[in-house]
Amino acid sequence: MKPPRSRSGSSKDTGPKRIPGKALKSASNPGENDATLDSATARTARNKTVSLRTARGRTTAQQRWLNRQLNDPYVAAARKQGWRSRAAFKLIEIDDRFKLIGEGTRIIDLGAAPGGWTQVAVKRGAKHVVGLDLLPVDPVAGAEIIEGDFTDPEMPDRLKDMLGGPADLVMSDMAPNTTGHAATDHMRIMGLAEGALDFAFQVLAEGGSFIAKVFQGGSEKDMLALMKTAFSSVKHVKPPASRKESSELYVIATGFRPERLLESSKGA
Ligand SMILES: C[S@@+](CC[C@H](N)C(=O)[O-])C[C@H]1O[C@@H](n2cnc3c(N)ncnc32)[C@H](O)[C@@H]1O
Repeated sequence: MKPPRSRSGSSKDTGPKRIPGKALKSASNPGENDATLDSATARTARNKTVSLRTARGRTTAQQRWLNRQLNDPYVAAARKQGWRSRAAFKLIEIDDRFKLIGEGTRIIDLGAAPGGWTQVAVKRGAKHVVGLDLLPVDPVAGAEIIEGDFTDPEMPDRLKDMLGGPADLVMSDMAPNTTGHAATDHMRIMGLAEGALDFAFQVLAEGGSFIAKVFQGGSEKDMLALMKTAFSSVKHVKPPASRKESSELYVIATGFRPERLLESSKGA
């Protein structure tokens, strides 16, 4: 695998020099959520691997996860460049291609913990960034962080107030706790993506964009049809930083057209 690169020649994307405070664990299971690796985990992973081997004398799922993390160039690069998660590279790769973040962009980051995407948004010059997660997130300079559930009915207005107006970009890297049962996990992640889309409809400015994590097979038929109505362009991408063996994809919808959404809801 090629080592990850930040945006060519830009000093903006080198990430902070150090990770302030202690990074936080995500709610998902080890092995399913690459954001669970923080620098502290990485520092102790080698020791844990050894002790697991010693304790059990056989390979465990946790040991495989630790080995994978230790051998992952994105994990090493994230640690070196000061990104809180290897997931930061997914947003960097998406934004290199779609150019959604720029000077003055107002962004809502749903499922922000431990803060990698929020860091990238700030580094790329976004004007206002609000990160939301069920879990606490250490402060990110230049962003506002709030702990809560995006399904809370007050959340869309609350986040719009924090941004000082509608958002130009809603991004969701939200992931549920995984069960290991593929169909259930697929349903849960698609539920989050659909919820994020509904949230985006409530907070996006005309012409705004939406990024969400979905599962292989792309977006569900109904969700895709709705996005095609409400946005001028809808694409699915698998950024190189997304693990090959993972069935995750990202849907990128640009050019929000609220009037089309209104028309279609009248016709329904
Ligand atoms: C893969 S992690 C996000 C990683 C993040 N993009 C980064 O780069 O650091 C997914 C996050 O979604 C959050 N999440 C799941 N359901 C949520 C909900 N209902 N409201 C807010 N956050 C949620 C989880 O707590 C978890 O921290």
